[in-house]
Amino acid sequence: MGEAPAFIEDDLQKGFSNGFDLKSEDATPTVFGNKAQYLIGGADDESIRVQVLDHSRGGWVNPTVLGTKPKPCKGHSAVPLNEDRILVIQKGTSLDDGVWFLEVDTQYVREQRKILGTEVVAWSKGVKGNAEKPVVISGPSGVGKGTLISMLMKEFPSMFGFSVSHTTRAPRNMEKDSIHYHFTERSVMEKEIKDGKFLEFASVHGNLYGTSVEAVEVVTDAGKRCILDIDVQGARSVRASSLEAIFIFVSPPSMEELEKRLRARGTETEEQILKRLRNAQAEMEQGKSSGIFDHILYNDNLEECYENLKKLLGLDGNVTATPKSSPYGVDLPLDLSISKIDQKIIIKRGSATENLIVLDLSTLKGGAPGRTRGLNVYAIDSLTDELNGFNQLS
Ligand SMILES: Nc1nc2c(ncn2[C@@H]2O[C@H](COP(=O)(O)OP(=O)(O)O)[C@@H](O)[C@H]2O)c(=O)[nH]1
Ligand SMILES: Nc1ncnc2c1ncn2[C@@H]1O[C@H](COP(=O)(O)OP(=O)(O)O)[C@@H](O)[C@H]1O
Repeated sequence: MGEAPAFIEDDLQKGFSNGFDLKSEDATPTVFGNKAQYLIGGADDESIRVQVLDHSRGGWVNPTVLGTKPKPCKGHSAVPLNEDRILVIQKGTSLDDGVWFLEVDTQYVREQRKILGTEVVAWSKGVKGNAEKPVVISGPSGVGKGTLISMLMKEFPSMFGFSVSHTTRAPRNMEKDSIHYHFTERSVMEKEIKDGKFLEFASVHGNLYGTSVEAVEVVTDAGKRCILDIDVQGARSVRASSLEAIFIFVSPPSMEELEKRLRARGTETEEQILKRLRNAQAEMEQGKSSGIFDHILYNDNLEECYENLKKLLGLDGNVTATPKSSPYGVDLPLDLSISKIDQKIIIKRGSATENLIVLDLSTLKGGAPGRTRGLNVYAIDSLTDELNGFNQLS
């Protein structure tokens, strides 16, 4: 598509036909952009479909749609945001399930466009509450990443959730499928990577490893802070994605100590140990100089290192588990209309001026794939003076 779209909303009327299988009896398709670029609407199978105007060919095309799609609904309203995503609010759906973002030109979408070689859009569900940023932990094999993560999960079980990666390497004795890794065939994983199911992936020590979009979604949906144990290449990919995270590199006190730990763990063959030690050298250089990492943790004394990790994550005081955001328990009206003032979206029932719902988007974090966190939702009795002058959108 090249240029970033400029959005102007233009709701189409019932009975609209665009030559594809979008229909508008149950959902109003919406065209965006002064060049009418994005069309979101109901399809024959009742699911929400997206089409993009291809200027070079002068027609609508079906893009690759990544992320979990919203469930079918009885119509929606859409608001363009920052020229890179479209807020989609589902009519007649519960507030917990009805706020979505269609990313059309975010960094993640641009990256995926390059990888997949097709037009790409990505759905991301709006999630209330302020779950903290995911934590990415990298470091050479044997440095103690797994040990530190286990300590954190044991002390704060309701706060953290582990992103279970996929890997083509064989399970170790104590490792369980779907808990430590999703152990998988290379051909299956390669197909899923092509289908855009992975947030990042890398070849590490001769095997393929990757974080699926779903692995992160599952943790976020449970209201927990996601921990990713991934290599430096993976950390670089996540840094380039729209998943805002804290990046921590764990360093050993020396290469000799690293070798001692790796051998003492006793999980690898001699050949694998040597390969991991060779790779450790490059990982250490990249970890310390690449600018990817926000923090470097030295794991000399384990207890001290763990205390430092907790400090970085703001867990060194009297910590109580972050409460899950309370469900709002409200259905979005079928006849909703939307207004926008600055970063706030005001949802009204028809032309009502009382009992309004406000979506504050100023605290949004992250984005596709999967979930956009930090949605602040609250009710107001009526529009106050400060809300005068907003733009009516739909
Ligand atoms: N890029 C990427 N790296 C991963 C992923 N999962 C694990 N890794 C990394 O792969 C490397 C090898 O992991 P593993 O086989 O469990 O061995 P260990 O590091 O010695 O415990 C480590 O650097 C992990 O951080 C993933 O999903 N993506
Ligand atoms: N600070 C430390 N001092 C000594 N041994 C450690 C320390 N941290 C971890 N270990 C041990 O080193 C080995 C490798 O740790 P592990 O957590 O499996 O590393 P990684 O996940 O980074 O590959 C394990 O046997 C672990 O018990």
